[in-house]
This record gives sequence, structure tokens and C-alpha cells, in this order.
Amino acid sequence: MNSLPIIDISPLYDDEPDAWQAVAEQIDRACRQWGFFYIKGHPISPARIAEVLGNAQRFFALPVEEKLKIDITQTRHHRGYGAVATEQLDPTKPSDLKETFDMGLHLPADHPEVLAEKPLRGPNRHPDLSGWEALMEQHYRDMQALAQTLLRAMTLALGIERDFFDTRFNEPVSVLRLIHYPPRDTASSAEQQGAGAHTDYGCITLLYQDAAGGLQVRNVNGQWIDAPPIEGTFVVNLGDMMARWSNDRYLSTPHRVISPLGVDRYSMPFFAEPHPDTLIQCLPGCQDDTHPPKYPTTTCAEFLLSRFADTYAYRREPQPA
Ligand SMILES: O=C(O)CCC(=O)C(=O)O
Ligand SMILES: [Fe+2]
Repeated sequence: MNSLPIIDISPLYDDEPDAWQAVAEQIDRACRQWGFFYIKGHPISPARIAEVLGNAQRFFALPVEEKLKIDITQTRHHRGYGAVATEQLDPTKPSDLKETFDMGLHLPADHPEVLAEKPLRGPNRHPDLSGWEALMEQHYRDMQALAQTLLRAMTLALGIERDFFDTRFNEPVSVLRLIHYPPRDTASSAEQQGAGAHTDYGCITLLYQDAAGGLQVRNVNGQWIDAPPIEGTFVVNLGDMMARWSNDRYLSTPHRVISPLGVDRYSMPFFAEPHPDTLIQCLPGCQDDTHPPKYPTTTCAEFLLSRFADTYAYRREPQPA
């Protein structure tokens, strides 16, 4: 259990049922044993990745007062720029040494869910950079489509109809995030991490990481192993909502990012989540007499909001001194 599986998903784009089945079995095994795997053979081009990465570098290089014009802490629907130390993924460690940009499904101000002030719903807040918005909105749609292809492959082992997730991922609350990890200097505490140990909250995460390295995943024996950058791949992992939905058939595995020494690191996770009103209740194929449902039914929005409150220092109640 020392290196994550690498799965070639290109057969999912053919109409060959046997090949599709073979990939679905590999994904199911990886989800049960690791909750983490790499995918290659996906349709996101290297040119696209380079363009989005270029946007990340342009944006994070702006003066902080420029970035704070779209400060995420000033929105109720969680869009925009998160400055360094906004998040503390591991509450036993210093705040994370990273800055972020978050976007979601763009819903205009006159959309009924926005007018009703539904949590997590609203317009995106993009920086004023040439070519930024069209590229990022397209990339969001393409990442969503890729996530749904993987979810479709999972339906086989989960004992649900092929379009089960597709019908629930209409107007999703998925988030595309850009992250910049500034270099840690040698004088800073060894406790300082880029991203503290955590599990993801949602369904499925697709992560692009640049060449800097630093991502680590905890294996079933409790050891931290490196998940090094592999060109042309995404690292895929499941979050707590999928663990719960699958009655813990699928693992939501702790991971962290060691702050880079002397180099900047950029990464781009896409957190794929269903429509906010989706019921998260034990999937039919994940329960039987010996495995009754472990968790009460919740909704996607209710579950995500409870986890957000754990992560954002600014959303917590002040602690007594
Ligand atoms: O930047 C990375 O490599 C991982 C980030 C991560 O785990 C997260 O944002 O949930
Ligand atoms: Fe994560």
C-alpha cells in the first residue's frame, strides 16, 4: 500500500461495454481500498491546463488589495479570493499557508434560488483580467463533465441506475478552486503546512497539481505517503459525502500538503457536488441485512454547510482567551 493506482479512463469515452466495465471495476477497487487514485486518458488537454495555470499565476501575482476586491469572506455564497490564513484545515496546526480563488456554477442575481438567498447560490466573482472569465467558465463545465463520467462509471458497483448521478448533478454546487502555496521559509515552524490534514467534504475531487510536489495521503496503515505529480493526470479522491452516501463502502481519506521550501506551488482542485437539495441517503446497493444504513438522511447543502463551518476560522465562534 505505498503507491496510488493509476487508471486509464480512455475506454469510458468509447462505446465498448466490456472495456467500460473493466475501468469501472478498477475505479471501484481504488475507491474501496484507497479513496484515492490517479486518472490518465481524460479529455482535458495539456494546453487547457497550461492556460488555466497561467491564469492562476497572473491572478495570485496581483497586489493583495486588488485580490481583496473579490474577498470570499465578504460573500454569503462563497465565491472569490481567500487570503493566506483564511482556512485552517487541521485545527491543531497553524492556519494554512495558501491563498485561493473559488468559483462555482454562475447563477444570475434574478435566478429564483438567488432571490430566495439559498446558501452557496449566486453569481461568480471574477477578477478583471483579460480572457479570464470565458476560459474559467468553460473549464468549470469541462471539469464537471469529467467528474460525471467518473460517477457514471461508479454506478455499476454501487448498484444504481447508470444516470443516477446525472439526474442529481443538475445545477450542481461544484467548486473550481485555484490554490497558490507560497514558499515556506526555513525559519518558519515545522508545524506550518500548506494544507493541514483533512478529508474533503463532498462527493468527488479532481485535482491538478503542478510539478512542485508536497501532496501526501494517509494509507490504511496510518502512514503518510507521497502522491507525487504525474504529468497528464488528475489525482481523484472521494469526500465525506460520498463515504456517507455509500455507507462507507467508499473511503474519504485524509490528505495534506507540505508547504514547499523555496518554490511556489499551484494546484487546482475541482470539487464535484450535486444539486444542493439532493438527498444523501444510503444508496440501495450499499445496504443489506449485515450492512444496515449507518447515517441519517441529510441534504447536500446541509452537509456541506456544516463542514464549511469547521474549516473557516472567520466563520467560527470566537474562542475564549
Ligand atoms: O493542493 C493540493 O494538492 C490539495 C488541496 C486539497 O486537498 C484541498 O483543497 O482539499
Ligand atoms: Fe483536500
